[in-house]
Amino acid sequence: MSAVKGFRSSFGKAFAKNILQWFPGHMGKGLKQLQQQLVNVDCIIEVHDARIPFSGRNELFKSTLLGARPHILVLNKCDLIEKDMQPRILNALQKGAYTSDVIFTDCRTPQGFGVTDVIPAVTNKLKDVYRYNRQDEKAFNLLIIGVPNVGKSSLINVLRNYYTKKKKATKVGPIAGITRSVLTKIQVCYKPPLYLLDSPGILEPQVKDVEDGFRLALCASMQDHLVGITNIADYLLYWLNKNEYFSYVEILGLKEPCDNIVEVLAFIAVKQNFILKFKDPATGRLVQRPDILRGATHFVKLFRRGELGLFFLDSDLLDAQSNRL
Ligand SMILES: Nc1nc2c(ncn2[C@@H]2O[C@H](COP(=O)(O)OP(=O)(O)OP(=O)(O)O)[C@@H](O)[C@H]2O)c(=O)[nH]1
Repeated sequence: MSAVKGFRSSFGKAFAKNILQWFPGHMGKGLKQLQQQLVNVDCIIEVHDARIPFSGRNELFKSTLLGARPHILVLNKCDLIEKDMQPRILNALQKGAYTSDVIFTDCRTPQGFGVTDVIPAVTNKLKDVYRYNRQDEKAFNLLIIGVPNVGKSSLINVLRNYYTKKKKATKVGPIAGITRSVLTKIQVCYKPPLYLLDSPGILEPQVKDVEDGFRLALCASMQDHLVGITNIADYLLYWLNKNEYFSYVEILGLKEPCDNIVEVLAFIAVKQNFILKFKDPATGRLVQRPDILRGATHFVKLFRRGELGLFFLDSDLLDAQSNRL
């Protein structure tokens, strides 16, 4: 299928004011706490969503936390992108001289794909930086940072379970902002003694680019109601059409690609039997309408579960990396 003439070629200017500012109080407090913890931290593990490794990365981390300590970047949820994207992303990150210590993980599988590479990468860093050797009994603290909902707590749980056979230590949830404070230390390894510090997901006070904001929202790093689920669904539709990913047409049962979100959501609502029934106050008669909001939630959920396909949202940023990081 080829690009459809007349479809939108840009998105979101009207939303700029709403989406560019979301910095709840606990995030400001969290960042301060993280800075205070820094003296006790030996290595920082930054976790980000593999679907958006460039957009939505918190630049404040760079100026306030990173650089002061050895740093590893974990790109989690790699089950939601095509595997052959991994070397291309790695290459772009290395070109941008951001970091060469990048590990792709999937914390949803029982053993956690890539997760067993995290601690060896950390211990290598510790060896380089602190001249640590295995005979030492010194304990190390690893701080986990990232924007909300990227899988920080999931990574901690999988690591802890793998190395210590202990069950879940920290809360996991599909909604951004589950972790509210820097938690007490969680031991993930006995030899060497390694402790993880979980932290609340922290966004920049202002997302500079409106599409960065929508990509974060689409990946559930902002709470849906703050951006509006129909707006998020609209961005998804725009992005799929712009990149000529028309798998949604068959999956939803549409006749052809469509760039009108209300039409698509009404179609989904009718097909899924998401119908609002209410009495018309003027006539007293029962009226039925497709439930657009439920349609939007359904559409976005399909994307988030990878059921529309595996999509790398930052494909347009791969080549431009060195300028952004
Ligand atoms: N597909 C997929 N989902 C994941 C993966 N890791 C975590 N998740 C899901 O992502 C959601 C967020 O996970 P959390 O571990 O709570 O993320 P967090 O970064 O600690 O979230 P905050 O506390 O909000 O900052 C949950 O629904 C997890 O089940 C992964 O590797 N792949």
